[in-house]
Amino acid sequence: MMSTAVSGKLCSANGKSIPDGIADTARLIVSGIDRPRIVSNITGCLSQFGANIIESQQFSTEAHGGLFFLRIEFHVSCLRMILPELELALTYHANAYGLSWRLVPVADVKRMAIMVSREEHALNELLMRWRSGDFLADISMVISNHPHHGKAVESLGIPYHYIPVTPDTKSAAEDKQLELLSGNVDFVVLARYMQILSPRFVERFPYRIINIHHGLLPAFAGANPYRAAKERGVKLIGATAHYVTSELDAGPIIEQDVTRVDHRHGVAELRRRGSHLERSVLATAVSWHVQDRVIVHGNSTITFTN
Ligand SMILES: Nc1nc2c(c(=O)[nH]1)N[C@@H](CN(C=O)c1ccc(C(=O)N[C@@H](CCC(=O)O)C(=O)O)cc1)CN2
Repeated sequence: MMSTAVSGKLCSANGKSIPDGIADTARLIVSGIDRPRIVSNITGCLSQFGANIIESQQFSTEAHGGLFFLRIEFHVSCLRMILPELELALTYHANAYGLSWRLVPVADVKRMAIMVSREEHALNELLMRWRSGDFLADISMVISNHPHHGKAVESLGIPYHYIPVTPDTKSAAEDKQLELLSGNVDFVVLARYMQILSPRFVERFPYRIINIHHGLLPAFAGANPYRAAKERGVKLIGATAHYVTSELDAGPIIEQDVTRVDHRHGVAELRRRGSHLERSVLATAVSWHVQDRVIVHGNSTITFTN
């Protein structure tokens, strides 16, 4: 979503001011079969436009002939003016190497929707990080199957949509959710949203729905991982942020973290300790997604972290 200038300052749709210098910064994400001189060709192309490379990370799956992934963040004066020519030049170089690529102006601020159920800790973390400017993204809306987050969310100027969900009304509820989301957001974050999304819903946002699972996947998938962990007598609990697919809790993992527990801790204490992990793991995953640092590769991810 392109930013707009308000009294000379670049702002996002939510009215968040865009830091100076961002207007001429872009990210280039490239993938394909690894071949010699790919990097020099791509960076040579950028240098012809006077680009200054701020950050560059690459990964090859093999020493030779495997798959290649590259993320370059760069600054170039008058980016918007030279963009069409730059895209033409990149198309030429990419085609010569059979590469896939996408160019993302950083000022094209991504629009996120947050979906939440009863638990508020993950939602609050995202709202706090957004307010503090940690996320250069817009929160276009919050959708919940519970009414009680509305006042806090709307006090921040963010629309709140309460859409109850029961087993009998699930499909109709998803119709309403998709009507609100389609064309209005770039990605969706499930901040402890406790309803399984239908394949129809997931297909609308391929690898653009991020869920925080309150367990260390692949262990303890499903709705009650802390109870299952307690019954198993684990010594570590964790949280997992992953892209959502139609198969429950089986999508590409973006980030995980763990903490130690022992026999003294009941399910309530596991939940309390786990909630701190959920907040930080989800925020990290959202931040990396917003910065185009996550590339899905099969059923895993390549994360070019900062
Ligand atoms: N298609 C997907 N939808 C969702 C995923 C996913 O990976 N794929 N993750 C869940 C989040 N989650 C665990 O992290 C989870 C949430 C809810 C359930 C569940 O069994 N829900 C029941 C209803 C429970 C209730 O009403 O309280 C259900 O939907 O029938 C399991 C796992 C979010 N969605």
